[in-house]
Amino acid sequence: MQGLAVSCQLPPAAAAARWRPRASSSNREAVLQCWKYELSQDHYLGGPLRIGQSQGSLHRHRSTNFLRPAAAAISVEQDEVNTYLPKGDMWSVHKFGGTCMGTPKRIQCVANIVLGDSSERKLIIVSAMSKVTDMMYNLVQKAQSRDDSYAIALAEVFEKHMTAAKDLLDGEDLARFLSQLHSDVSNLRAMLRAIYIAGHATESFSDFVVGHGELWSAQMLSYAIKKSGAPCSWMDTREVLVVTPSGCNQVDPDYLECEKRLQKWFSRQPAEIIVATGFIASTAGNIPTTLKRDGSDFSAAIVGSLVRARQVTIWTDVDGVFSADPRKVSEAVILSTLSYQEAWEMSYFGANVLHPRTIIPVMKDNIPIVIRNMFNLSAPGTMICKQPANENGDLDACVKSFATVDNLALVNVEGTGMAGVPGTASAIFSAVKDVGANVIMISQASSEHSVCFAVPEKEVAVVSAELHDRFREALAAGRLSKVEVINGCSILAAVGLRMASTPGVSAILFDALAKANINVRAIAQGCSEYNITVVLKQQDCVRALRAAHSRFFLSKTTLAVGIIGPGLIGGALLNQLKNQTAVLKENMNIDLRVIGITGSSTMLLSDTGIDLTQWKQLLQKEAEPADIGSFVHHLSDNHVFPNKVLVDCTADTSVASHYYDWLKKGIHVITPNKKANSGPLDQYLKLRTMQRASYTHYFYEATVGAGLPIISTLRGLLETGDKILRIEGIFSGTLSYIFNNFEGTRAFSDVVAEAREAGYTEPDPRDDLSGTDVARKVVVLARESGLRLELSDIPVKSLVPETLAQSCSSADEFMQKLPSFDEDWARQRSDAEAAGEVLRYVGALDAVNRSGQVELRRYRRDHPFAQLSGSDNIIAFTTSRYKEQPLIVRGPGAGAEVTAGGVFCDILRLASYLGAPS
Ligand SMILES: NC(=O)C1=CN([C@@H]2O[C@H](COP(=O)(O)OP(=O)(O)OC[C@H]3O[C@@H](n4cnc5c(N)ncnc54)[C@H](O)[C@@H]3O)[C@@H](O)[C@H]2O)C=CC1
Ligand SMILES: N[C@@H](CC=O)C(=O)O
Ligand code: NA
Repeated sequence: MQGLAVSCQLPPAAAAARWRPRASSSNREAVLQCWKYELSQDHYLGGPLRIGQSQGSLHRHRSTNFLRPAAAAISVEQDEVNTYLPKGDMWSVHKFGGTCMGTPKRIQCVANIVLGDSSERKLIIVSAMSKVTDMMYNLVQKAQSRDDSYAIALAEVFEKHMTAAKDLLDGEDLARFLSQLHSDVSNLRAMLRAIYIAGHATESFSDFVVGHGELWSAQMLSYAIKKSGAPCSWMDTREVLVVTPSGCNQVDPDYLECEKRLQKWFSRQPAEIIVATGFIASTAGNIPTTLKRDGSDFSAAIVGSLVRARQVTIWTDVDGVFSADPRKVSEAVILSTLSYQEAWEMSYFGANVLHPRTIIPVMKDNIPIVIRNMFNLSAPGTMICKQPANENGDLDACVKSFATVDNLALVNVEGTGMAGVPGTASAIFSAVKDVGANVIMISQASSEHSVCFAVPEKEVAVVSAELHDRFREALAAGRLSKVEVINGCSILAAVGLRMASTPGVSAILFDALAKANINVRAIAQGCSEYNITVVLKQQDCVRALRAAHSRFFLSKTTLAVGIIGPGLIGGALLNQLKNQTAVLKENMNIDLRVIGITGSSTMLLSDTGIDLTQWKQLLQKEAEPADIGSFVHHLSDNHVFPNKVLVDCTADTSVASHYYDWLKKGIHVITPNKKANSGPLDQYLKLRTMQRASYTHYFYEATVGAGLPIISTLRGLLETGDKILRIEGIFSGTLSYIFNNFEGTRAFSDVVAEAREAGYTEPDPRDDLSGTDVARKVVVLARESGLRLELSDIPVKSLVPETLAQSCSSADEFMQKLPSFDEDWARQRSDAEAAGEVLRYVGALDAVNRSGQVELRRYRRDHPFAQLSGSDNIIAFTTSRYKEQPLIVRGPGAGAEVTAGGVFCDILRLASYLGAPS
């Protein structure tokens, strides 16, 4: 190492230190005070631990446990420290928690991660192996409650570490470790025996015992690293980290002293990789202590600050910090960056981030902390740093995360006598302070007529009683009208540094809550603007969290889709969605989630999205009895997704009758089902009015010409001011197919069966052959063109006698009876052929005369309608602009794929109306 001029060769006497148990008048303490621990300098090389009485002084080697020479004994000046400490960008600090150190295999993985870091110098902070800290506390607990089984528990601790070491290490290193372990355990046995006799353990005794978990894990890891040939030392951080208690179960590091001690330590052990114990430290008087909750993270941050590390990496078992509690919000995402302040705010709200005090040491030097998953090295983790770049510059990106706090009560102190009276707030809050309640948020309107604040629910009774008592006179005189308690409240907080000075963020939040029908009871936002806090009913809290989170984190074009009728068209649509959703998400930021599929007997529901690769199997295996009411509720009650659409792929009139209610609920509707648009006119008009009033979308392109752009073409003409004169064409794929293929080689009924087989017919082919399907299409187009026509206004020439259609109880029976008309059809066809003509079934809308008709006609062979093939539709729009030559749309107008494609287009049209990029 360069620049390591200072070396502290302390004489043995100076290297020794004294341990003075805290003075206590209790007998138990006195028993403990009579114990003295003396360890030789080479204790960790397997030397003896002697326990016996001496003159009250305790000499400990640096690497044993809690004692270090007093600060005064290390005569290193501050400037020397600065010269010596290898600071700069060469250090990286890693911290591995108990889970990472859980098994020998994991410890080996940790070693590999450390070895894989190319930083020049590495300081590794480790926790005890998982569960060991609890086992150690349990030892103390058992001993002080005079439970003999502490000895067995100690043996288990020994066994755990011995087994792990044998798995991980070999040769001399294993022997050294085991010898040390033996020695420590017999040391502990004596200590626990003392505690047992005293029936009490001081905090420092307890901390001394517990700290062994880290001592052992640090040694094991350092040996594991050394095994690969890398130079590695281990550090007992009690020699280096000096802290002072700061109340509330917290400690403050003494940085100056820490630096001095670290300097001293480096002078003796200039290794490039140092494995150090997390969690444990010493007081200025060299009493062993711990860094309390999340202590190892704190150790890493303090050490990171001491060596001015380039980065502190906290390794754990999650991919990083989530945007919300993933147990409550399945859509929660891992945040790539967080500012120190954001991490701070979030940890207050219980997010599993770092404890705020962990951030303080690194924050002052702008050292980034990265939280990474040891079990998923491909995850980049979350970086907590000064001011992360605004990744996409969106308003939405201003909010980094959402958090909730439950079990709160609001206290509302109200009265006209409060306004303009100085000291009211002070009187209220001093009452709260006097009963020791913790105020979680405060809000006061500027009219000053009321002050409300939230406290933990369990503290509210005493707060309320105190306030009633303090303000008895004001209440009696009417200056205060009430001191009201509202139980069952939660806080929802939105956290984000960039919310500050960004207009519109709170508007988005409150809009999301309003749309989820959530009542906000109180609001608070400090002028730092990092945090907007709203108080709501606890029962609404998760719903509110999901609604708010989805609004900020999901793509605006995330669509929750409910599919009704997974038959021919519905099934084809589901398969198309399956194949295309990933592409849409990737290329267009359109996130389609089918969260429900219902047929007539069963339905399948999911909160986040059905796996479309196996929707059929799931619908068979995991479905529940179909119920359209609960199906729709499932969609409307889902507040994760900002937009919802029901896609009706049935031919059912009763399903169509619900569109009105769905639109009213804010659910968009898309359908190839003609029933709503060709049903009773008054209902259709009501539906359109509701659709416009509710700002929802209702698309039905596939009702005419299947996937062909018929409705959209008509709309385009109308919306741009063209005037429709006539729409005429072959609107039935089934009938087109039949007459295109009925050429004298096959019977008429066989061709009908082929059309049915090809999926061109309606679920009931009588609808096609009766001409009703075409009549419905004419009505759809008429209404779209602004004509108020009923289905009954369209004269329809049926292709089969009505009596036949009516006399059959099923479509199959109808198909069986159909051959009886084959002869009649053969004659009609050959008559037309003899005249050089073909048969075609056409629909026509005369917009000028406000009438429509549907009939079988004969066309000369050179007529465009005679040129069709397959299931082709042809639709000719004659308009003011297209008067001489009509605008013609032609192509396959029936069949599963083209129809489903038309419905899919409507879904994407909806996404684009909702803001998807074009
Ligand atoms: N086949 C085609 O080429 C075209 C069809 N269409 C329309 O597409 C719609 C569907 O036609 P297909 O898929 O051929 O019919 P289909 O009979 O194959 O499928 C309809 C599905 O809806 C289900 N269903 C019926 N009533 C229901 C209810 N009340 N609740 C839930 N599910 C119900 C059925 O069980 C069936 O699974 C029809 O409205 C049709 O007019 C539109 C254009 C072209
Ligand atoms: N059965 C209909 C399907 C489309 O609406 C047809 O044949 O056109
Ligand atoms: Na169409």
